[in-house]
Amino acid sequence: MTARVLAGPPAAEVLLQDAAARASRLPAQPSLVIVRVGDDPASVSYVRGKARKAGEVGLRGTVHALPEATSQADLLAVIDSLNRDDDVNGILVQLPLPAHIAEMAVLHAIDPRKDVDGFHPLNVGELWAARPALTPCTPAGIMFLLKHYGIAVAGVRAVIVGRSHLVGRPLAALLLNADATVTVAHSRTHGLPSVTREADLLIAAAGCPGLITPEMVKPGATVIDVGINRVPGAGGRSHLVGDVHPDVSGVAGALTPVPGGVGPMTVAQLLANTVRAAELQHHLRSEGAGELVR
Ligand SMILES: NC(=O)C1=CN([C@@H]2O[C@H](COP(=O)(O)OP(=O)(O)OC[C@H]3O[C@@H](n4cnc5c(N)ncnc54)[C@H](OP(=O)(O)O)[C@@H]3O)[C@@H](O)[C@H]2O)C=CC1
Ligand SMILES: Nc1nc(=O)c2c([nH]1)NC[C@@H]1CN(c3ccc(C(=O)N[C@@H](CCC(=O)O)C(=O)O)cc3)C=[N+]21
Repeated sequence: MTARVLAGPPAAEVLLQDAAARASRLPAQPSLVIVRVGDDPASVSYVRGKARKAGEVGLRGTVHALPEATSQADLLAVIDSLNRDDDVNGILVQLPLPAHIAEMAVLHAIDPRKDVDGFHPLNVGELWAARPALTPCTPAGIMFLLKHYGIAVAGVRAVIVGRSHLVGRPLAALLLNADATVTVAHSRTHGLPSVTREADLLIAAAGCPGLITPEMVKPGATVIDVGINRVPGAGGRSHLVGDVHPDVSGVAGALTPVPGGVGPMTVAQLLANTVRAAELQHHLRSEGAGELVR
C-alpha cells in the first residue's frame, strides 16, 4: 500500500481564495505587519514568503525588521505603536526571538484583536473554552487540510507528538473541539511507539527528522507531518525533511509531504486570520475573543 498524498497547495488555494474574496468586501485593504528581530536565515526566508503571499491575495504585507541587538523595551514600543495604528489589522512577531527578549512578555503585549498568531492568553483561553478566537496558524491550517481531504476527525483517536505553544497544544484543543479523542505525547512519554500505534490520526510535530518510523504507525492511519528540518544532503546542499520517515508511506493510509504539506497551509491560514482580524475590527463580525476587550 502507498499512502494517499495530502498535498498542501490545493487546499491552501481554497483557503486563500476565500480570504481574498472576503478581503475585497472590506472597506479598506487588510494589512499585516510581520516583526522580525535579527537575521536568522530561516526566519528571513519564511517572513519574506509570508509577505509575498499576502500581496498575491490582495492584502498589504509589511516586514518590520529590527536588529538582533534590539532591546525588549524597544520591541515593546514598536508593538505598542502597531497596536495603536488603525491601519494595521494583524501583527505577527516571528519566533524564535533573540535570547535576551522574553517571548511571553512580547506575545502578551499584542492587542488580542490583532493577534493573528493566536498566542495571546485571551485567544488561548477562548480556544480551550471552545469559543471563537484567533487560532494559531499551523493547527488551524491542519484542520482545514483534513476537512479539505474529507478526513474524519469526530470520534477518532488522535495522537499528537509535541506539546509546544506553537503547534501541539493548540492543535490538541482544536481536535478536541472537533470531537476527536486526543492524546498529546512529548519527549518524556514512556513507550512512544505503543502510543502512536493507537492513532487513527497521527500528527508529528517534534522537530526530529525521521522520528516516526513504520512500526509506530497503525496500518491505514492518516499521518500529518508538521516537522520542517533542514538536513545536510549530497553535494554539501541542505534539504528539508519532516519528522516522518519516508517508509511510513508504505503503512499509512494518507500522508502529508514535506515540503508542500502543512507549511503552505500555515501561510494561507495566517492570511485568513488577518482577514478575520480585519472583519472583527470593522465590526463586520461579532464573534471572536477580541470583542471581549476594551
Ligand atoms: N509546517 C509548519 O508550518 C510548521 C512547522 N514547524 C516545525 O514543526 C516542528 C515542531 O515545531 P515546534 O512545535 O515549534 O517545536 P518545539 O521544539 O517547540 O517543540 C517540540 C515538541 O516535540 C517534543 N519532542 C521533541 N523530541 C521528541 C521525541 N524524540 N519524542 C517525543 N517528543 C519529542 C518536545 O517535547 P518536550 O516538550 O518534552 O521538550 C516538544 O513538546 C519543527 O520541526 C518546526 O520546524 C513549526 C511550526 C510551523
Ligand atoms: N510567530 C510565528 N508564527 C509562526 O507561524 C511561525 C513562527 N513564528 N516561527 C517559525 C515557524 C515555522 N513556520 C513555517 C511556516 C511556513 C513554512 C513553509 O511554508 N514551508 C514550506 C517550505 C519552505 C522552504 O522551502 O523553506 C513547505 O513546507 O512546503 C514553514 C514553517 C511558521 N512559524
